[in-house]
Amino acid sequence: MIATQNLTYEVNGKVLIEDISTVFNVNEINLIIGANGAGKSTLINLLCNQINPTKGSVIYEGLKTQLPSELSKVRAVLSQHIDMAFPLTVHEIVLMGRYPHFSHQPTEKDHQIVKEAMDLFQINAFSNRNYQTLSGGEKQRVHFARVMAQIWPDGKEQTKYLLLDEPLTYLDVYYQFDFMNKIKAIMQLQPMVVIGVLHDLNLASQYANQVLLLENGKVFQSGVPEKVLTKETISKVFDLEPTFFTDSNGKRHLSF
Ligand SMILES: Nc1ncnc2c1ncn2[C@@H]1O[C@H](COP(=O)(O)OP(=O)(O)OP(=O)(O)O)[C@@H](O)[C@H]1O
Repeated sequence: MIATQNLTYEVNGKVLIEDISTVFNVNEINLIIGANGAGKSTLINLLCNQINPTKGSVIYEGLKTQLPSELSKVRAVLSQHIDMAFPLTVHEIVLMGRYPHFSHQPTEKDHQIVKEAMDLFQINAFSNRNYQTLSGGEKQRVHFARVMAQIWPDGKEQTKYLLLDEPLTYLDVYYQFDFMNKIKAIMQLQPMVVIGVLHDLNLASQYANQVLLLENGKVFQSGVPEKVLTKETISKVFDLEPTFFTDSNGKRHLSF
């Protein structure tokens, strides 16, 4: 699991994250929601050590070492904006996910994992295309394949960590569900902590084991979707009045 203790981050006298103590469990999908500017990306950056807390700590439980070289074999981070300045092929970008695992040349196993990750996210047809020529959604699927190649299930007990900042932004509705379903399927093969930032409250309601609702850098509410995504919390944080209905499969939906 990943735990935070009194996590606080200030910049130029402004508190962006304030006193967050929480736990992100293994084999659970943890989704962070909140209005624009609430601090979601800042929290992800703290969780993956891209920035250091002003106070408090982030603890990866069950890791023998937090050396960056070791951490990168078990933890993958998908940031919100990824620019590629060079005309790399799709295959070259997915292979980047394997860089922490080999020293000079990729092994047969690395090539095999890259192929499987590309198959999984249906990007084999683009393998030799210049990444810069892909559409937004296609690029995003390339990055899914890259991060999953990095932490590909290996049958070992070591927990893997997947941190995603707004992974669904460029995807059409088919690929949004496809991605969430694939994450769930991969979690059956490997102990994994998944933490993601999402804006779609229906997807959060459907897929999250835990929702962390942020407001002004603080946890406004956390827990299972039914506890967090209520009329009261949503109208307070998003200033919108949702209505709820349950479909014939028992899934709870929100509309505005
Ligand atoms: N270096 C900085 N200096 C000052 N303010 C900053 C800095 N970095 C972030 N902020 C502010 O902190 C707040 C939180 O930013 P963050 O990117 O974490 O929000 P977010 O919840 O991810 O928002 P969004 O939904 O719009 O992506 C924002 O108001 C942002 O402008």
